[in-house]
Amino acid sequence: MTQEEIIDKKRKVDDNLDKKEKKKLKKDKKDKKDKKDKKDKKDKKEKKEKKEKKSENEEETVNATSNETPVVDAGEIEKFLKENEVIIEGGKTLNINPIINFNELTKLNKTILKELNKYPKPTPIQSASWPYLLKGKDVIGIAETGSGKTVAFGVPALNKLTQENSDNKNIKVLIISPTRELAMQIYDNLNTLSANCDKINVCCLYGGVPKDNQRRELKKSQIVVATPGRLIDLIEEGSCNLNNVDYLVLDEADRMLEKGFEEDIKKIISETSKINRQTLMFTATWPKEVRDLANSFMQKDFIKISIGGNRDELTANKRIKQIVEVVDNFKKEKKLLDLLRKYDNSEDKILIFALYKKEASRVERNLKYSGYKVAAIHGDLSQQQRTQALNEFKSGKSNLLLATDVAARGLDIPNVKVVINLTFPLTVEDYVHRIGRTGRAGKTGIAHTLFTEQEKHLAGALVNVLNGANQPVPEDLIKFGTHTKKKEHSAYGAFYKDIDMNKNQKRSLLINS
Ligand SMILES: Nc1ncnc2c1ncn2[C@@H]1O[C@H](COP(=O)(O)OP(=O)(O)OP(=O)(O)O)[C@@H](O)[C@H]1O
Repeated sequence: MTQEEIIDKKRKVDDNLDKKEKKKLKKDKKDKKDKKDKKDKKDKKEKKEKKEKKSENEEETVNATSNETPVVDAGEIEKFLKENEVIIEGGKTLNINPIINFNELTKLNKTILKELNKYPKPTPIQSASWPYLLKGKDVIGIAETGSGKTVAFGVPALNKLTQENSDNKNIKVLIISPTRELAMQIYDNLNTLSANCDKINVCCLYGGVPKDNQRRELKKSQIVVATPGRLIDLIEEGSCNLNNVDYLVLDEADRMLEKGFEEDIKKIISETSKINRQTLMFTATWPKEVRDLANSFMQKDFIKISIGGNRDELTANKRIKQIVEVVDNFKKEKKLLDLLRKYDNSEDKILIFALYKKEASRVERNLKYSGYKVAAIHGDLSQQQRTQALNEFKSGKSNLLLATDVAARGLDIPNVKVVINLTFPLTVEDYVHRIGRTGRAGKTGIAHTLFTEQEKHLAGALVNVLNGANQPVPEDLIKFGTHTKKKEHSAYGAFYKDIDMNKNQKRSLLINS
């Protein structure tokens, strides 16, 4: 064999060896892949089984929280859902029953339950939202004015704190309100509900009063009820830390998400816990302009609960008799005196709404001049004057209250029999909230509205609200046309109206809150 032949043979042997090696390597690789696929498949299966088991457990937890003893039968639940036109959307909504009677709340803290028992039974929004809230779900709750939404979001918050059972002095629960007076009212409600719960402290932060006391209260409170302006002030100076807040409520949520508040709310929410935060939004009106922004703050599987049918449509409380009169603008104040002669019997309370604070001051003066004992609440008054006016109206010391839209939302004043809209608000949502100061907690009431040509762009939306509540629609109103002008997502509503046009808007928002 020549040298060349030897080299050639060696190369062939090497090539063969290479091929074998490659083949072996290929086989090894394939085996490895098969093994990995098999393992992945097994892991996936186990994960799936685990997940299914977890969700089964979760369902059990819900039932344990809400209906450990199933005292309500399926027929009664069906009847409840139908009668109250309950719509539940989103998330895993199956197998969760509403809590129709308080005695189904077997796991609820006993002292809170005792407080609740002063009511005959939960209101529909309480019945429908509690099972989800007690389970830690994010909820958007939309129900008519005066239907007990404060207790709906308040009870699960308090219960959560009693379960945590710690001496924790961190702020865990934050409730944001658009007005000072509403913040104070929510604070009072939570204090009543938690009166006998040891170690739960609530504090209320709002503008127009000194900060010292609020700073002190903050140090020992787990629950904070606040208006945005003062809250941001206290955060920025380092007196308020929201990092541990894992239960966040926007009351009057659509108002809080409007342009005037949007940036403040984004800032406040960014300060709260990012892990496992439960976010709640409650209101009586849910315009589509705020829905995307609202959704961006919620967990993916949040639940939306509407009571009284589809509340994406603007809906007024049907127990309120709505009377709308189309009048000449310059005749309104004389007409108001006629209405007071008609409705004022010195027993029932009457709430009169003006649009601008200057208008409110003027009308207040004129009414006093005409001999009426009237209290007034608007943004030109000091906080002390506002609080005093509201207290006088609540106690019955004065049975007339003249207000701008600072009093339009949330205020729960007993026995307001009549709401008079001297000047129509800037939005029909505000109209629904204003008239909702009467007819609360199952009662009836009257809303008498003076409508002028200046508001004709809102005629269509108002006609829809009247029709939706089976109320008479005056011919004069239809004459303005039923075209509804699209509402813009911009600065409007209570605060906008109440501002001094000489100041910039942001500053005015802070002053008012
Ligand atoms: N289960 C209940 N049964 C009867 N009354 C209740 C019940 N829960 C709360 N209330 C009462 O209903 C009234 C209205 O409650 P609340 O102010 O919370 O209404 P709301 O739905 O928040 O109204 P708004 O939309 O105007 O803010 C209050 O006086 C409250 O004490």
